[in-house]
Amino acid sequence: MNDLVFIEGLAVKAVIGVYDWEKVIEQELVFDLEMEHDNREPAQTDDLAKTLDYEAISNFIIDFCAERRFELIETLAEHLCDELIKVFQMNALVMTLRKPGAVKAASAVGVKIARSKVSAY
Ligand SMILES: Nc1nc2c(c(=O)[nH]1)N=C([C@H](O)[C@@H](O)CO)CN2
Repeated sequence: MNDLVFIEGLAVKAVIGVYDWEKVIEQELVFDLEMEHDNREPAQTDDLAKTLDYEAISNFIIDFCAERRFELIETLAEHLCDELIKVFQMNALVMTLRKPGAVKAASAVGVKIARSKVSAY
């Protein structure tokens, strides 16, 4: 089993959705990420620079969602994974993206994707 760095329940505001009324409001999205990383080197050196910095990655996601506009959460997830792999030199990650307010009868709906360096476009 490979080591991970994870982020759970990152709640972010975004303008997202296919309908006209969704293009003029902010809605909540919630991210879970599991990012493959060999944690032995940061553990041996006690050096933040050798980690996948979960604080920097969380801030990147918050800024990305504030700046970019998409209709589908699938599109947002795909573009965001692509950027994260490039910017933070990740080998692989699994992203769960929930849109909690989208379906009243459901506590959340969303998508889950797994991407790696080779599958990023
Ligand atoms: N698989 C998806 N289905 C739906 C999406 C989506 O992004 N992916 N989006 C919508 C609407 O924007 C909806 O969230 C409005 O409540 C519908 N289905």
